[in-house]
Amino acid sequence: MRITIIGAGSVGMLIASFLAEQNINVTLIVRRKEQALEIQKFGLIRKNLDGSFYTAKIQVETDFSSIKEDSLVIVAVKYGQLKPLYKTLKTLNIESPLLFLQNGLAHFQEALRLPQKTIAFGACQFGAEKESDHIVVHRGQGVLKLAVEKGQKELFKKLASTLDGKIQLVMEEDAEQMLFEKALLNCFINPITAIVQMKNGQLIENQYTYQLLLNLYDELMEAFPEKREDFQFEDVKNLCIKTAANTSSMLSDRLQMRPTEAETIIGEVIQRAAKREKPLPTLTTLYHLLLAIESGEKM
Ligand SMILES: NC(=O)C1=CN([C@@H]2O[C@H](COP(=O)(O)OP(=O)(O)OC[C@H]3O[C@@H](n4cnc5c(N)ncnc54)[C@H](OP(=O)(O)O)[C@@H]3O)[C@@H](O)[C@H]2O)C=CC1
Ligand SMILES: CC(C)(CO)C(=O)C(=O)O
Repeated sequence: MRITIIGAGSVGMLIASFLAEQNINVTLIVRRKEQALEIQKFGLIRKNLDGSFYTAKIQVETDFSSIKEDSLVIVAVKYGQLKPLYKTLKTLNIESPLLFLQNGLAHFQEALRLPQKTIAFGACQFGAEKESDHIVVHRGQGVLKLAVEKGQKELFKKLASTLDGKIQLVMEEDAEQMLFEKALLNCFINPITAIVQMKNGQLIENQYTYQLLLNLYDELMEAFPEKREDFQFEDVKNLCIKTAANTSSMLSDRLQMRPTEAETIIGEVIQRAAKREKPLPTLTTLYHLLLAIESGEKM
C-alpha cells in the first residue's frame, strides 16, 4: 500500500509516523521547504503517550506532481486550507482514493464534488500536537472513525488492519452522521478550551467549565433529541479524559493567531439547529466570543 499525506501538521505527522512504523510506504507533502529539510535531516519524531520516542525516516515532498497514481491520498490540512487545495486535488488521477480528516461539516459536500471515484471521510478522536516541524506529540489514545461515502471500501479495511494496535480504526456507514457526531463532540471541547485557554482534561475538572458542558449537553440534546440514545454526556467526559493533555486544535489555532475552524464546526451545528427553530444560546454565546477574539475586537 502506498500512502501520501498532504499536510504535515499535528494529525498528518502523527498518522504518517504510525504508518511508517508499520513499514507502509508513506510520503508527506509539505508546503514549506524548511519543514521538508528538517524532516529529512532529523527524521519524523513521535513522542508517545508513555514518554518514549519513535523516529521514522520518511519521504517528504513539496511538489504535488510526486503523488503516485496508485497512492491513497490523505488530506490532513485545516478546513480553511482546503479551498486552494481542491484545485490541485482535481488534477490527481480519478482512481486515487481520497480520505479527508477535517473536523466539522462544511467540507463534506465540497469534497464530494471532486472527480475521484473513491472519497472517504475520517473523524479523529485522538489528540495530536505538533511540537516543531519534525516532532509530533501523541496526546491521547482515541479511535479514528472512517466512512467511505463513495467508491471502494476494501482499501480502508486494509488500512484499518495495518494500523491496528497503533490507532484503532472503526469503519462507519454514514459519513455525514459520523462528521455531525464528531462536530457535536467538538462543540463541547473546542470553543471552551480556546476561549479559556485550557487543556481538554481541565474542562471536567473545573466546576465552571463542567457546568458549561452540562448546559451545552442539555441544549444540544433538546435540539437533536434523536442523538440522545447514542450520544451520552459520558462520551464527552471520556473524550476529555482520553485527550486530557491535548491542546485542542482550536486552542492551538488561537495560540498561533490563526483562524479557527469555528465556522465549519460550531457555525454548522448552530445552522442545523436553527433549521429546526431550536436556539442554542450557550453554544451561540461561545461562538460569538470566539469570533470576537478572532476578529480582534476589544472594547
Ligand atoms: N490536532 C488534533 O488533536 C486534532 C485535529 N483534528 C482535525 O484535523 C485537521 C488537521 O488539524 P491539525 O493537524 O491539528 O492542523 P495543523 O494546523 O497542525 O496542520 C495542518 C498542516 O497542513 C499544512 N498545509 C496547509 N495547506 C497545505 C498545502 N496546500 N499543502 C501542504 N500542506 C499544507 C500546514 O502547513 P504549514 O505548517 O506550512 O502551515 C500544516 O502543517 C483539522 O480539521 C482539525 O480540526 C481532529 C482531531 C484531533
Ligand atoms: C479530539 C479533539 C477534541 C482532540 O483535542 C479534537 O478533535 C480537536 O482538538 O480538534
